[in-house]
Amino acid sequence: MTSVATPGLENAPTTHARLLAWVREMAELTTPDRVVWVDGSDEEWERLTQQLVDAGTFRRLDAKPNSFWCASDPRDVARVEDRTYICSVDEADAGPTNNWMDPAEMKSVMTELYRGCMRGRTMYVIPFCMGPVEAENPMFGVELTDSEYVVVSMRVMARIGSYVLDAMGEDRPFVPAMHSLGAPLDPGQADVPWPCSDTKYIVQFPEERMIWSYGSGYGGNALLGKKCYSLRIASVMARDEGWLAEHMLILKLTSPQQKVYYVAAAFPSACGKTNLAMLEPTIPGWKVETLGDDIAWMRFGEDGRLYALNPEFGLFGVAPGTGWDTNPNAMRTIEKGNSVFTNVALTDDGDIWWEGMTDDAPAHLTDWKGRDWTPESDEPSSHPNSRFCTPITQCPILAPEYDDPKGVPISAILFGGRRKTTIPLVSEARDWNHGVFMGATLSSETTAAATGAVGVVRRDPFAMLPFIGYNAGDYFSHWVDTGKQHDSTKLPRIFYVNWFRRDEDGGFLWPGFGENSRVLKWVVERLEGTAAAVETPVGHVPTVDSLDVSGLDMTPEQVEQALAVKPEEWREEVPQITEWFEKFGDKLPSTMWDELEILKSRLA
Ligand SMILES: O=C(O)CSc1cccnc1C(=O)O
Ligand SMILES: [Mn+2]
Repeated sequence: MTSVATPGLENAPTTHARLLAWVREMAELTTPDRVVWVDGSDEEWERLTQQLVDAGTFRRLDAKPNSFWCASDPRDVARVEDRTYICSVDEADAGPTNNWMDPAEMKSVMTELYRGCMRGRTMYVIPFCMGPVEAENPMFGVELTDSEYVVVSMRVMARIGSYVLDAMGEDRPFVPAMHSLGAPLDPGQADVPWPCSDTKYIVQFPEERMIWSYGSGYGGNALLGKKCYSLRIASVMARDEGWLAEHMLILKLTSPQQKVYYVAAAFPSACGKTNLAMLEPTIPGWKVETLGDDIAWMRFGEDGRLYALNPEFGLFGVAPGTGWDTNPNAMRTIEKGNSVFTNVALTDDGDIWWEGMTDDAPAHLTDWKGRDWTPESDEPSSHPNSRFCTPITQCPILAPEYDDPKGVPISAILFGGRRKTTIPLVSEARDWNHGVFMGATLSSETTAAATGAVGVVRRDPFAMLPFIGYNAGDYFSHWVDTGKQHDSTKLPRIFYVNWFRRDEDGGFLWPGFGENSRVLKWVVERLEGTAAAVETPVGHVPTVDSLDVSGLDMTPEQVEQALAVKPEEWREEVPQITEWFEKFGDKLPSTMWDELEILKSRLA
């Protein structure tokens, strides 16, 4: 028990009994010097960002208004998948793709880590809502954290503060999300710019809808509304309540005939979701608008269609590779300022830069480690997982309906991976179950968005491997059951895309970026029944003539190569899929084995 009342615990700006009890319990455990109730105001942002500047964590940018350069500790630069746990009551409910520990044991371990861990720091109470507060059932959360970086980043990424706390009233349910950097300060001890701990735990307790995080201040480990809540906890809620919480972008596509379609797409981390969500079509008359670049919550409406909304309020995109030629709308978004840039390079005139932003690098930079950098330097100026954190409302092509609590009706779902071979540029699923098979077998070459080797092909089902809050076999069943329980004529059609196929010289077969609008056009024409396709063992694939490559410097042979379905390559894929499915034992829905048999028979 604290000997004296901790400042901020008394006279709290809420009468929500469960919230007050939880805050008191965690404050008594972690013993912060004070408790501050985050109100989300501009004044608070000014105060905390200045505090971060004074601490040497932030550098105020001269070239972007109200924006900051930030460098993390090199030991804390990405999601830590090997330290991420799903602590379900039964280990089987975590499944073979999640780390598990008995929840009581995990709580015992983490309680000792939390004990006194906020000494010398401030506990911030962040009321937040994933999705509009005006929703019929607002998805509230409260994050407790001792990181000012988390507070200012959550203000960008989610709806936070007093108006959320007011909407929570006295008893609205909320997801408790506990976070600490794990770096207590003794009296007089100097702080460091990026406090964190070598001991990290990112833990979800699914039955309790609760999150405990310790030791990391970075991204998805610490901004608990994002991956921990909106995917790992929400996917469990969705299983139980009959909806879908997915790692998907949401875009609005308008044809030259002014027909509007909404498309959701699941690509693994750092495989181009943000770029597709903000696409600038290269084909005349087509228009893309953005609703979200990372997470989609999808519920069935009265009309039997699947409605998606983006629970986030900001963009936390991969910086390297985002540039004026690859994603001009992202650049226009961040140019407006109000952003935090983490682990990117600093220019001599107080701006930021990263690899791929412009064709030519500046002659001199300060790299993400604070060292002098020139184009001759051996290492990149920015960390491969460096991030921009920027308000989605600044996106120049934000769809007006981005925050409609009802969501938008999804006509097509795209699954996509990063594969040099085998997977054609685009293929359409024969039906829902075949589409689920595409999602369940999605594979991709790993990227820097998580620790570990880069470039290794791994199965990343529905691009959700690190984010499924329960047994992945049950998750596949949830998708199959969703198809059974709804009118197939109202379900989204499912497609599989691969922008990254290479030719025998290692060159990309497809130009990608804005040219991906041509694939979206084919998808729409398939929805409208006007685009030709050839039936292949892996679904409907465009005929060479049905893909609009007008104006592209591609020969018909190159288009054929990009679309090719090579049975010999797929015969190599079958044992890998078999091995992948065997991981799930009797949890795998038999439908998946049926679809594999169909593939094998069609390859015969
Ligand atoms: O959270 C991080 O540390 C980077 S990972 C990330 C961030 C934003 C959106 N998606 C991801 C991801 O890994 O999918
Ligand atoms: Mn993501």
